[in-house]
Amino acid sequence: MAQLSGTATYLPLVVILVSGKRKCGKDFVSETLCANLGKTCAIFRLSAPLKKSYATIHTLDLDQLMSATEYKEIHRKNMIEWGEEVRNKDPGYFCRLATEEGHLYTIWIISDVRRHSDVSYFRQKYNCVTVKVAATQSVREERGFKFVDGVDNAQSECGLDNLECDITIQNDGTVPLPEVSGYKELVALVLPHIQS
Ligand SMILES: Nc1ncnc2c1ncn2[C@@H]1O[C@H](COP(=O)(O)OP(=O)(O)OP(=O)(O)O)[C@@H](O)[C@H]1O
Repeated sequence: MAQLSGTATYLPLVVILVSGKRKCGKDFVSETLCANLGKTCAIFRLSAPLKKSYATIHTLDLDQLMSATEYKEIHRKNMIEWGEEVRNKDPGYFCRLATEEGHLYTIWIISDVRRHSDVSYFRQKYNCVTVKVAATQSVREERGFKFVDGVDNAQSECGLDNLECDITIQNDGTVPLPEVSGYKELVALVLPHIQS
């Protein structure tokens, strides 16, 4: 049974770890899933504490850094390198910060998992379901993806290429997500955790 104390170790019923290439639709899938699960569910982004700390240190505009704008793209590469240094010293650093409010929710969706160390961190502590969101290159390009050397071929974008996930969602096109391949299977995998 999950404990609701902020001081004791809190156990959510399930943690859904979402990964995938840029503009495959990780946020879109996470938001739909969160809205449909019907329990206290929250989306946490590992990039949020990273961006917050990076913006503070470099006196940047956090709102713009959090949005899908050109501003974020300009700073992405340096921010990734800075995040690398922090993670190398403490692999769970951003995972812990991102889920600080986790005790308020029974289901966590981590919508931007990029590292094996992130997956290991959550798997060691919680019941996890891993989800890979995929889309063809042309669909991703229609959604604004442009290849950036040093970003799209870096560890931060390719680190989980070989991760065997429990479910793959093929998120091409604009059909409603409940009809997208893999989505119903994902919900079926999550439900036993949250109905117990
Ligand atoms: N199935 C879908 N139907 C309609 N629009 C979609 C679908 N999937 C994604 N999109 C749209 O494509 C764009 C990119 O999706 P999203 O932001 O979820 O990708 P992401 O993988 O989280 O991107 P990033 O890697 O940059 O964080 C958004 O505008 C989103 O609304």
